[in-house]
Amino acid sequence: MASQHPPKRRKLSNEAFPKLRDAEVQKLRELPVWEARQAVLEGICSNQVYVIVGETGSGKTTQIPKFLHQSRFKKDKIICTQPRRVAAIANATRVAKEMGCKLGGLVGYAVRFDDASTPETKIRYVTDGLLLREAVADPLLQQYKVIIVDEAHERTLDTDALLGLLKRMQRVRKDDFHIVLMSATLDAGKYASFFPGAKVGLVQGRQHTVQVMYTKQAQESYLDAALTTVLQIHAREPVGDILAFLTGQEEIDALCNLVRSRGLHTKGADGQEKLHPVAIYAALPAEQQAQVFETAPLGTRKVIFATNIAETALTIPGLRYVVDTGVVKQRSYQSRAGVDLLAVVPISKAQARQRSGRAGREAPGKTFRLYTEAEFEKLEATTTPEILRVNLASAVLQLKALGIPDVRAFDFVDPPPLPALMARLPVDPRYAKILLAAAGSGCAEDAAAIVAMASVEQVFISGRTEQQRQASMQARQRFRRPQGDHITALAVLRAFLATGKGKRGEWCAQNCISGRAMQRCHRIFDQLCGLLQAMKLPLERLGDNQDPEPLQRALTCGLFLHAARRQPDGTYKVIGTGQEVSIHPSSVLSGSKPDCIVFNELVFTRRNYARTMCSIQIPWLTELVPSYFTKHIAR
Ligand SMILES: Nc1ncnc2c1ncn2[C@@H]1O[C@H](COP(=O)(O)OP(=O)(O)OP(=O)(O)O)[C@@H](O)[C@H]1O
Repeated sequence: MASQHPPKRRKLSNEAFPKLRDAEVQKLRELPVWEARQAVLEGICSNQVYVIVGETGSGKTTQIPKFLHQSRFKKDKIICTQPRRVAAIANATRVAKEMGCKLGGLVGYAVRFDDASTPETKIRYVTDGLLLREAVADPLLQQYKVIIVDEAHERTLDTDALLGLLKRMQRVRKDDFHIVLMSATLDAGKYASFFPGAKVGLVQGRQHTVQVMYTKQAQESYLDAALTTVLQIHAREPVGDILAFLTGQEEIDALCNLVRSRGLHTKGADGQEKLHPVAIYAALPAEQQAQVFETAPLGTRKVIFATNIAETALTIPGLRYVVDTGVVKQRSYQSRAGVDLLAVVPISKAQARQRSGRAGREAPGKTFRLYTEAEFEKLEATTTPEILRVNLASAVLQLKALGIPDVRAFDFVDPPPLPALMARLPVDPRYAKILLAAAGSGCAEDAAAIVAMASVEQVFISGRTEQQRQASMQARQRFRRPQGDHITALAVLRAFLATGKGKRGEWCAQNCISGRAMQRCHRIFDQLCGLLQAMKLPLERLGDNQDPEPLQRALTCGLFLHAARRQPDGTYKVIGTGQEVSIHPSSVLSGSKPDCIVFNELVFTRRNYARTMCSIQIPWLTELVPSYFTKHIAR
């Protein structure tokens, strides 16, 4: 079973929020969910599983837990999941304010490494990942009378695992308890048929309109179009902040810097002088993410550049305009090529609606979709659940790491193809090959560390200010190993594990490393070591100062389809296919450009980038995989 890492209990302030003014209370009562209050309460109380579909901004997240607390469930604990930590924190803060109590008193939240709840907390907002881990330790979640899975449409691995556990709980728990699923964009029927006896309730209406605009023609560059649209909004539209959806950290930092450094001072409508850019993406620390909620400096208009992290569940006060590029960066597995691709893909209609839903929450708003209406009509209705999209082997590994021992017997809303779950080593075949080759040369434990590190995203946090970026670069430099990213990743995990348990949080902060990513990696590492031992393979590691060549060779055995040679112009060609690739700028090898590399994955952005790589020697290819390379190298 996965080891538990209870979140650090935060020092709570004794200050309660001041009670809302009458006018604010009146505003809350105008939310559509207030009119449906009685029906919602009856629906939840008279059904064990109740699915609520209601427009974005209708008041589901902030009001329904409160209604429950103020009616039959005063003495009971109500838990409400959010897809991301920023949403759990923001919604708990808002509800505590509405109820005039202190955060961590009656209303609290808990996300990994940050617990602002106490035994008195009756309404607790958490990430679905955190509740999942609680469910692993206490499969019946006995302490909660009402369990609300909010934004159930998101369908991450965590949500799907949680839904499966809740269904199991529904069969076993005999007391009076209730499961509620909520979303604005949910295929309600699907969930109602997944949970026996579930009923569906609708919350009609929305408080403020959101005018949706499309472009007349398809746009060549969504980045250029996003910047132009932001500037046009600033120049033409009345007061109100802007939220623009991009696909990743690089784009977001680039546009923030552009707006900041070029001093885009075009005098805006209503006399606002400057745009005040703010970034939000998953790799930013929580305090920096929270800056999106801060009021912009006087006389400026805030423009938030965000990934899909800001797509659901958030109310950002002051926001009136949404710029939707229509794209998202998504991981998907290309089974024919055997590679995981991180690619920019079109969003679904449900995502487009969620994005629009970030405007029109306190007043009417506008959404500028940077695609045509015909393009919108062609989008998929909903996003494919992560479990059907990603490399199944690594998904199984992650589920096992979350403490679900028999993934084959598990009940999923959308079951993944079963035959693919049969392998003894539930990792991508390439990684299985690396592990087996490493076991044969005394370094299986190191290979397990490398595979675990490859299963998590964004270990290094780059930060927003120049100073933070410098600190992050220096930290990377400290761990850098000349053989490449895998061996560097191994050095990071070794250093993390060598740090005492109580000091790991501090160590991560000092080294600009995501504690969350490292904890996840640690659990996967433990799982892999357990599996290797169960297969009676020797769990050995190289000495700290030993040449990592055995590992480089093991990596060659597993990643040989992704072996690439340097060309005279400094780009690389994949030996087997002739495909041209460049070294991703994030790689530790981007400066040194060795003769030959093997790499984990391809990332398609503006070029084909190889990511996560290791330098190797060309003769190893024919030595280790003769059947494949004798032909290709001779060619
Ligand atoms: N932090 C906040 N500041 C100001 N108003 C807020 C805040 N949070 C919520 N509100 C108000 O409460 C409304 C309801 O928000 P809530 O998150 O409960 O809606 P929802 O139905 O869950 O939306 P979604 O489906 O988009 O998550 C918002 O539209 C806004 O008017």
